[in-house]
Amino acid sequence: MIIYSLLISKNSCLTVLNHARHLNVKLGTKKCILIRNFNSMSQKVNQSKTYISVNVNGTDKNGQSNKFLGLFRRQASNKSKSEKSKVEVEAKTPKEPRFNKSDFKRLLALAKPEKCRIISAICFLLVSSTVTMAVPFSLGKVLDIIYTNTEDFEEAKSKLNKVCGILLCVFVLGGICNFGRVYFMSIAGYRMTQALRTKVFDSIVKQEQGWFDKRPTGELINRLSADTQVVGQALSQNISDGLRSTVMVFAGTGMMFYMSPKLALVGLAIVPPVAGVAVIYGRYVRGISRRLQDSLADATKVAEEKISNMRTVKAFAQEPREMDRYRHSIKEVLNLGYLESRARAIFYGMTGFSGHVIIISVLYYGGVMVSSKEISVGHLSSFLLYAAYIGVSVGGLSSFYSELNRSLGAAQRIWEIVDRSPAIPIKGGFTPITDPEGHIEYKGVKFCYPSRQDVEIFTDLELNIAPGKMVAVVGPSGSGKSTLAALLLRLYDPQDGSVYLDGHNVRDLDPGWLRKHIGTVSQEPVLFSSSIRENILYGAENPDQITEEELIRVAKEANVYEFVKQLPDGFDTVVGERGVMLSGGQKQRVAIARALIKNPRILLLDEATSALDAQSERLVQEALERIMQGRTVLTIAHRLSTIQNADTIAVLQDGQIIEQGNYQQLLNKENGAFRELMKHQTFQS
Ligand SMILES: Nc1ncnc2c1ncn2[C@@H]1O[C@H](COP(=O)(O)OP(=O)(O)OP(=O)(O)O)[C@@H](O)[C@H]1O
Repeated sequence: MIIYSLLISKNSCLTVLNHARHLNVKLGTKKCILIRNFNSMSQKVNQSKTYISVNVNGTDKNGQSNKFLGLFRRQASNKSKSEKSKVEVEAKTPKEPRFNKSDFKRLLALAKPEKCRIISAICFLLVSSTVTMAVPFSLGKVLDIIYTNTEDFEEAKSKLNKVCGILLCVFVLGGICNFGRVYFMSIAGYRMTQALRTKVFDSIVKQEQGWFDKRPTGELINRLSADTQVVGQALSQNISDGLRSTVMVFAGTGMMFYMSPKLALVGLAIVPPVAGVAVIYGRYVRGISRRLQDSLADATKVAEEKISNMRTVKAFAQEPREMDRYRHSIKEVLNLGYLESRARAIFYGMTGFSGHVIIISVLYYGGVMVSSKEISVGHLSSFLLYAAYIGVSVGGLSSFYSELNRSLGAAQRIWEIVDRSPAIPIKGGFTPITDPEGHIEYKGVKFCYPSRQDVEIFTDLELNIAPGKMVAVVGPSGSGKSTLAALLLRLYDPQDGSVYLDGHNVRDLDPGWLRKHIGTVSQEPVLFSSSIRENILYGAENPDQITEEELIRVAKEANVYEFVKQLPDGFDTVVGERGVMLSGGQKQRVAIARALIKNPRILLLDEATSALDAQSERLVQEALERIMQGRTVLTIAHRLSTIQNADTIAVLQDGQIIEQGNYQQLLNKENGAFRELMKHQTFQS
């Protein structure tokens, strides 16, 4: 993690922070504010100066920090030039996070809903530990019976029978309690992991599209599966074992002092140095654990991307290169694994050794005490067993401590996601009572993608689409045609200017309501790996209320029904991941049906550039033309017929709409941009 601090005047700070607003940073008004969004960012305001710290997590391989820093530096210095204030930039690497009480508390808070199960497990634990603790004491008693009744065999036997009988009953009770402890704790663990995963998944899904652009899928999957697993495991299995070890250490120590305070002091002299080493080790492991999880996320990212695009990998015969690439990316995980293993081995070796030192010391001094008749043989045997228990339990405690630290590292990565409030919410805002008419306006829109702040896609975009009309957007590749659709769907917010639907700024509208009324068919539609039925119903607000007749009607309109009818499983045919089992044209048509099922007022169509065969093309085109009737349509045109039929053609170039009109008007325009475009760009006929 790197922290960059800017020291600038208060006004410059406001400019910077205003810019930061576009980077999804929340602003506050207090004197000292911690801004939690956007990795993490904090500002401290005093009377004239303001410090802004930008914390960039991870290894910063992509130069992310430099990008932010450059941005802030530019913003701050632009402002400060006029104000003659100074901009100081300082970069420092903070120390690894210390054991943080609040992190630990938060971790424990996850266990709150499971408190009944955990309390039951603890009760079982206390009983089973008491039983275990009774063993050394009873053993001492048995030995003393044997040693003190050497002449009267019958009496010794009856006493032995009695003691062993009682012990057997107690051990049965201990076994039952151990079962209860493990069972309840394990169930609680699974439930906590599940709750945590749900929480992380909810937070991921709630984030705005810009956030996903910057985060590889593999990394998010890793946080969702591996990090949550580490935390869940630590909270259940490890806490259970840790508690057991703690109880054993305390009870064992108590028993040792009860039996012989002098011997107890001898045995426990080793504890303070071991505790000191444990603290140092804990910090080290926490740091490594975080780096290890980060590297694992990087490796998962590589694997996920390639596995999900295996067709391309194979088409280019890149399997060997991909194997090498993965091997390389996983190497860092192994290197960190070596470091962690070394630290773990040293620590475990040391705690194991300390356990044995306790036993040897007790054996030595105990032996002396037995010889001088200070204690009996049974007494010493019990004592030695207690010492051994403590030795084993200290080992258990060290494992608990190490796992707890590992989980704190993983938890920090999880909190980063859970704590982030999305820049664009998934619901909330104004919900008009009536369905929209479909009047769309882009006014003075200025936009760049959050992941590419240096490239302005729109500089000052104006576009007006009347209700029920069809506008075809044309322009060079990369001019921002698809971006227009993304802004209307409010997948991103413009930095300046606004998009309006029926006079309402889309920022004020409930995003759920807005998207409900917009149907989208993209260039390369993605289907989910479920049945055709589920894929079509995915577009419906209430899939359960869609009747079979309605589904068939929509399927017919989208030219899906013809091919679905011929499939053995009909609508229940599973299409494979991303619809891989369907042809390009069939996928397009299912996507059209999916858009149509919600009966949207507005349609966003991105025409496929990939050539379909003539028959497929005709079916797709037919379906599109049918569904456009009576709706406001914004189409990204790649076909000549679409352009010719559009009410308005808008030519997008250099971040603006530079020309508008119908086909004939634009063709008649001398030196017009559209005419120029028609000369250089091939539209499918
Ligand atoms: N999520 C994104 N993050 C960063 N940059 C993006 C993102 N999506 C698109 N861009 C960039 O924005 C620009 C406009 O992209 P867009 O897809 O809107 O262009 P387009 O006109 O639809 O192109 P085409 O006709 O080739 O589909 C391109 O330069 C592209 O590289």
